[in-house]
Amino acid sequence: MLATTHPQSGMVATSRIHRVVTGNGGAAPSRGDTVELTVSHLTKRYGETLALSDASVTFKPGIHTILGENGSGKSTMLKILSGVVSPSEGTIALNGRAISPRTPHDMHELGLSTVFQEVLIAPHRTVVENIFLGYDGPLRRRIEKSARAPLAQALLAEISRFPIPLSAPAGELPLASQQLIVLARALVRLPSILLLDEATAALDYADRDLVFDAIENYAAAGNIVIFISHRLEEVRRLSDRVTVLRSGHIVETLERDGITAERLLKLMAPEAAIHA
Ligand SMILES: Nc1ncnc2c1ncn2[C@@H]1O[C@H](COP(=O)(O)OP(=O)(O)OP(=O)(O)O)[C@@H](O)[C@H]1O
Repeated sequence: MLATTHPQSGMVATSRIHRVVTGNGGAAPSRGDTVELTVSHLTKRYGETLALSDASVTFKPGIHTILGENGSGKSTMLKILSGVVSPSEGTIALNGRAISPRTPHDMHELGLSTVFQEVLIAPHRTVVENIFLGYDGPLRRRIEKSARAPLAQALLAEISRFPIPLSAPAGELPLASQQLIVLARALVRLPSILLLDEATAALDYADRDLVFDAIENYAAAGNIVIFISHRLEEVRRLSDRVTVLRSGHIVETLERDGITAERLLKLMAPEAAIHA
């Protein structure tokens, strides 16, 4: 869903997640009216392997999916944008200004949060501690300990059909709950760019539906969601744009109107599409 703007004020609408976080003592990010992330000629080599080659694409508010077969370079693109790996060549610009992320912390400060494919939980820490892991920083208003549990609860209620026990060690909970905790950790920062790498893989259909609803609402409020998924039905439901990668190269970027399963399959794997 593309961003909506309040007609009277010209301000970008706020999402339900923004209202939950700021209404429970969380810090509202300072940001402009719009956000744009552009990567130009991004290339990543691992020795002989060309994981990503000369990739150029602009991300605007809405849900932008990166689709491709295993090994096509999706995670590499996301890791570069998250500051986890450095590109071998190419540039990244945020709102027209060149940035050179060296660490995930750099990217957090610029308003990007990532949910990685691996569910990264501190197993012995509580659910609340996990949601606020790495939250406090020099530029971010600290949130009182007593305000954390109500905020965590309200946030989880937006994306989980069932209550998650806030004081339980996160490592003792089912994988689906852990995935929702990791998602809440990204959302509590109110990123203007949210990167999701197969971030709903451990959820069942009903849980996924609730998360998708929250993500659609978040993107419609003027934020960028960069979404990686293998599931074509999810991609067709959620995407405002789809960039298809094949063997590290961008094959094409489709706008919502042009997205069909047949077209996606043909772009991802032309040979398989012929056999199908
Ligand atoms: N750290 C690394 N060292 C060496 N090669 C790597 C490394 N990370 C990725 N690659 C290689 O780069 C290519 C792209 O990998 P990447 O993980 O980006 O693909 P992907 O599309 O995300 O795949 P998947 O859907 O399996 O996660 C693959 O050939 C992969 O083996």
